[in-house]
Amino acid sequence: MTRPILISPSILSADFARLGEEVRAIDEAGCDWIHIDVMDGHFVPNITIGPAVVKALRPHSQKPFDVHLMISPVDQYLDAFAQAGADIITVHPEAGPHIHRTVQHIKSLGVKAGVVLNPGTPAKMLDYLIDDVDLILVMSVNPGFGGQSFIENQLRKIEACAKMIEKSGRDIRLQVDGGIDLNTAPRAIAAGADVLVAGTATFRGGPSAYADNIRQLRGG
Ligand SMILES: O=C(CO)[C@@H](O)[C@H](O)COP(=O)(O)O
Ligand SMILES: [Co+2]
Repeated sequence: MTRPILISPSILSADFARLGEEVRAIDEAGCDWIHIDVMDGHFVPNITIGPAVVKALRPHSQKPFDVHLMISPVDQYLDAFAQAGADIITVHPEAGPHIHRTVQHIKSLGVKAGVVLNPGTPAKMLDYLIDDVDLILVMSVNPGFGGQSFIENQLRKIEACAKMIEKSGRDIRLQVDGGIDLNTAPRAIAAGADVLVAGTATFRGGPSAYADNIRQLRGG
């Protein structure tokens, strides 16, 4: 199935002192979703933002908030992020004891559920989750920081996930996150990704460059 390529800029690379304005700027520049990286200094070695900030950003855009949770334990925070305005909540299997239950919990909140595969986590992890997820996220860097280099062998995992999605016959988005730029984006798309997360490559050059950056990442 050929789908339009969606761009989900990671606001981790935005100017945190002007986060509302930055969200409005990428919205006006033509992004599709807004990727919000939530880090706790425990599951990953960095601390970013919580539900209060997601809630404060919500009035700045009507585009889907794609909330990538890198926190452990994760289950106790799902309701707060849904109430704050998340449209998609994506979780790491390593962030809680029962990933299947976590996915069901997210869906019960009326939010789309995503599962993230770290670079060392095999696609096979999805075998018994694929019937329930709305999104699969392949991490092409180890989670925790923006500006890292794309890990090449994750292209093979994107291909494997694309095959699993096709076989499932379900409407599942395949997202890639980490080191996406004008060199890696077309290769991730060729491997089967249809949602590109891009922090550094969206925000470089400041607000006047966002529209061009997004258009080029999309391949046009
Ligand atoms: O989840 C993460 C990092 O953990 C990402 O969303 C990064 O924020 C992407 O940044 P770039 O690699 O595009 O700079
Ligand atoms: Co992310």
